[in-house]
Amino acid sequence: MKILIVGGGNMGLTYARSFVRAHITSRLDLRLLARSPQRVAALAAHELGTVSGDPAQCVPGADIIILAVKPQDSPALFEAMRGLVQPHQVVLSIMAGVRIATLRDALRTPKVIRAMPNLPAQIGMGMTAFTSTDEVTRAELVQVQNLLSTTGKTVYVEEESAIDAATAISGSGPAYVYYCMDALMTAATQMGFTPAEAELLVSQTFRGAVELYSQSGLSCTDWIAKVASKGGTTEAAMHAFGAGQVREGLVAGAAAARDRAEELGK
Ligand SMILES: NC(=O)C1=CN([C@@H]2O[C@H](COP(=O)(O)OP(=O)(O)OC[C@H]3O[C@@H](n4cnc5c(N)ncnc54)[C@H](O)[C@@H]3O)[C@@H](O)[C@H]2O)C=CC1
Ligand SMILES: O=C(O)[C@@H]1CCC=N1
Repeated sequence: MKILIVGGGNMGLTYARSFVRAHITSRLDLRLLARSPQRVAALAAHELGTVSGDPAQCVPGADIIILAVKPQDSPALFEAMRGLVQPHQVVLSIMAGVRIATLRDALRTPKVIRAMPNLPAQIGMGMTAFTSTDEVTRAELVQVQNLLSTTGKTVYVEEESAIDAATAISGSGPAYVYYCMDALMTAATQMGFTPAEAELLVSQTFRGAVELYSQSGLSCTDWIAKVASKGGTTEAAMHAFGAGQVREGLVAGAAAARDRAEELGK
């Protein structure tokens, strides 16, 4: 299977490394398309596959073309790829907000898969939601799912709107976790811990809490009840969170991310 990755940034490089590491493709069958001669040279140094700066050189011949550039760069990319994509090729886009209809029209091709991964894909702990057009065959869908699965878990969704929602939850989600961790590290240093101690206390608490949750059948509410003693410290924190509308703030933040994903698609 010949794979072309367009855009060798955070996500493009993550895929290249992951596919090679999982032996799902060889370096000989992997190509990367970069925008400038400097990026071509920088990407070539990773020795993950053949790097090119010319779409005409690397788009034909690919079985799967992965689009991993910023949504704002997509119009220029579509222009550069105009007329090069053939109907038998599968296009997999991970660009936030960019709609399947836009991809189909701009690239004039029917086989389109839209996916939303997240950054823990870098360590095989990613979460990817994906959907596809009817023209993608079952065998092609399985091939792509196998590729995505090298970076973590995957879920197929029927409705394209679920991709914008997944963008707001799991795509941007790691940033929300880091935001909460950072706030607690600030609290810890304000209470007298060194930054290194604060980092240890907070990161191990997040790791332990998530692992405990994952290994149980209990809900978050159940676990909060197990941590919180009546009239104790956790309850005091929960009251302060309530007064500060922390929960509502997080829900509103996710909604803003979903709205922005929809807006990017317009
Ligand atoms: N970073 C994240 O956590 C996630 C990002 N995404 C999506 O993945 C896409 C890529 O994001 P990142 O990797 O973080 O961005 P990035 O900025 O790290 O990488 C994008 C790369 O694309 C290259 N590029 C731009 N135009 C190009 C062109 N015409 N031809 C070839 N290369 C071109 C840029 O030079 C850059 O190296 C975005 O559309 C984003 O919405 C999706 C899920 C998570
Ligand atoms: O912030 C963004 O737009 C991208 C999509 C999900 C994570 N990063």
